[in-house]
Amino acid sequence: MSIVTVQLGQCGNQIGHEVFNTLCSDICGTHGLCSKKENESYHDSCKERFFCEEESGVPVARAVLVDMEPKVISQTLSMAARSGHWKYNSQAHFCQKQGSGNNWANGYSVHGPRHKEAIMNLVQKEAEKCDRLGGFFTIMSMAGGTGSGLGAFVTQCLRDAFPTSFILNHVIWPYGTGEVIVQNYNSVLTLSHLYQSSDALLVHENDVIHKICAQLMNIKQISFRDVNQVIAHQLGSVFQPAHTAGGGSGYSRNPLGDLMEALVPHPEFKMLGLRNIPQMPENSLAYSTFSWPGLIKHLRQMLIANAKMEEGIDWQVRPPHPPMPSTNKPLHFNTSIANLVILRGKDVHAVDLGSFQDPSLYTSWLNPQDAFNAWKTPRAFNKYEKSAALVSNSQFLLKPLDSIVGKAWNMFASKAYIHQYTKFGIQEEDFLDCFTTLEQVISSYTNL
Ligand SMILES: Nc1nc2c(ncn2[C@@H]2O[C@H](COP(=O)(O)OP(=O)(O)OP(=O)(O)O)[C@@H](O)[C@H]2O)c(=O)[nH]1
Repeated sequence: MSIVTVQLGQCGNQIGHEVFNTLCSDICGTHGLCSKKENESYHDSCKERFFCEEESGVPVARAVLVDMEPKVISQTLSMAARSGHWKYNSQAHFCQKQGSGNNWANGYSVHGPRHKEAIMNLVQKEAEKCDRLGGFFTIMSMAGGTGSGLGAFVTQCLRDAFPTSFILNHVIWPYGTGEVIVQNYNSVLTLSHLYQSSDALLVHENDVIHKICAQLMNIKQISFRDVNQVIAHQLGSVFQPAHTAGGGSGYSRNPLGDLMEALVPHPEFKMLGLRNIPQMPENSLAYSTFSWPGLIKHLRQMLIANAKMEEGIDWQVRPPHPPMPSTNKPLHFNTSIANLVILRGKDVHAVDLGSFQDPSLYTSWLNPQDAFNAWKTPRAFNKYEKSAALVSNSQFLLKPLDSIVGKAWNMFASKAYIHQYTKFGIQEEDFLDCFTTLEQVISSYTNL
């Protein structure tokens, strides 16, 4: 099945480009370290998911690019074309002359309805090119105006137009400081709206990825390109083909459906986080060796101690024994709804993942057997001989969510900047509804 990616705003377009680049360089690489047959089937499966074939033989990304200003889209299109390995469909983009000025309401209430038909026509065309449509993957930030506001609007339109297709929204969480003053409003509005129409939200926090670039990748002057490459690597480690547990010898044909089935057992809980291990500069890879038990031990501790990277993990955090209700849980313990581990590379079939099946990792109302899934492939990913990714539906985002909602609420209480939103039709009651939605999400995750 194929996935149509919708890239929205500056952030969505820049990350989307990096994702397709990563997928393509992974399948074109000669470092698969597996049998020829396995490699071919991996290659074909990736192509089916993310690219269509043109007469010229250059893969064309199954993507629609949307922004309200032309600069980033034209850069993105030409960078892809210059790569020579893949490109975008030159017809599958929509842009205007002026952005949304970091105003969610402008994106949602003005640009959205005004350009709905043109954008949805592009999406429809892309969907029709898929032999079998597996769903939509949108990429956007939640702090600007276009990605966030127009992105929330487009997600609603996708839900209406494709009621039975899966929708996964990839969302960039803004830096905690130093960005636009209204970012907390935009974030609250985005998250609460996506929560209504999306199947799941996969979140990357800019602060976290920035830290990974500094501490694990040893990058001194960190640019968005560096940050986006780490994000793209993490996304690729989830979306490249893998064998599901009961899926026979072929690669999973329904990547979004399988992901939702593994991770979203209840519509109240749809926040997904992603961690991976190892992560290091390319030139260090040749000098490093990893053992599966070591990687798995670190990944599990990253999960339960809510560490977003392998450095600085708190090893004191332990699961409660016996499993207990949230009120008695040890401090800092990150309780999960569901986890999916994806292993790639050498000897994956012999890896013991029993430590992820421990019932004390999970909320008590789900059967731990159903709460944990593993996908595997002997095909190495992106030059890493062995690598593991963990997608988790857990309490990982509680603190940042609580903080963003709190800050937005304080601004709202003093009515700061509200007029910028009301002038585009977003009223105070709309804000109140959004706060209520997110307070409910916080409360549900808190009580796991
Ligand atoms: N990781 C990452 N974050 C980005 C990138 N570009 C912008 N951001 C973040 O996105 C947020 C701003 O959103 P943008 O995508 O720039 O804005 P937009 O959606 O184009 O909206 P307008 O500029 O209002 O039209 C901030 O939190 C930035 O830190 C990027 O390439 N990568």
